[in-house]
Amino acid sequence: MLRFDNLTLGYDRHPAVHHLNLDIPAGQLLAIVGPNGAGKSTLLKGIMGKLKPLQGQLQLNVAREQIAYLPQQSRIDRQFPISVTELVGMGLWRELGSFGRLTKGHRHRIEHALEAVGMQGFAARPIASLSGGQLQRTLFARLYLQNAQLILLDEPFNAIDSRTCQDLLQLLQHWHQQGRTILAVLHDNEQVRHHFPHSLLLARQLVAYGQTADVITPENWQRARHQIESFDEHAPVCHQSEKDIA
Ligand SMILES: Nc1ncnc2c1ncn2[C@@H]1O[C@H](COP(=O)(O)OP(=O)(O)OP(=O)(O)O)[C@@H](O)[C@H]1O
Repeated sequence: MLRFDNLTLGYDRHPAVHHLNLDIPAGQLLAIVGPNGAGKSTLLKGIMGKLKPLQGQLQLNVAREQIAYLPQQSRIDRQFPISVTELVGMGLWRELGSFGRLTKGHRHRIEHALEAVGMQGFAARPIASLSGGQLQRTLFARLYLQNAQLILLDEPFNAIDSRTCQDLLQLLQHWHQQGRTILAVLHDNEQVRHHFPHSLLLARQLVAYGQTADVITPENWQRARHQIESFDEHAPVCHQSEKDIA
């Protein structure tokens, strides 16, 4: 589904993550973990195509329209004057285009998606009036309608209560069983151990990838912290591959 070939991503010619070599097969439910500033969000932005590689290659075995992305909630403008229906309806953009009008059939599907995330009855509410958990459920309803094969989630369970978290985790399980590929940036190791079969531990470079039990270990976390501390924030892109370093 995804291949990173000596991939370096960054900002203003300074790498944020570098020398990633990895194949991620289709159908994985994969947690991306690592210390603050490890490059986790940067990697999702690279996969989304929002950032072009500074070096190396990122190969996607899925059409761009088949990728759904949920940014960190702090990146979403809650004051934007739209209703829950309009926000969830954005999940239908592939069918509607930019200026398409919602038909009765579309509204029915939006209602159904809202029901699936426990938000029935909220369709007419402005998004500014939602709690953090309600907004996150609404954003999951939008993902539901997007019906994407590759789903990228950046800290989807931050600052939401355990009930909401359990409900949304169940939805992820359901999507996983349908064969979709899901990559989620997470900070809660216990949650990762319980719900995510595979993990990728990142600290500007790859620390470990594989079965969660093998990846989330005290030794690997120690390596990750050490790698972050020794990373030079201002270094330019180095034209060296991981093979050269080894
Ligand atoms: N838009 C940007 N412009 C310049 N530098 C950026 C930008 N976004 C992120 N960075 C830098 O890239 C590095 C990796 O940041 P990133 O947000 O990818 O880390 P993260 O692992 O997601 O962190 P956290 O767990 O704190 O959310 C950091 O040093 C950060 O300051």
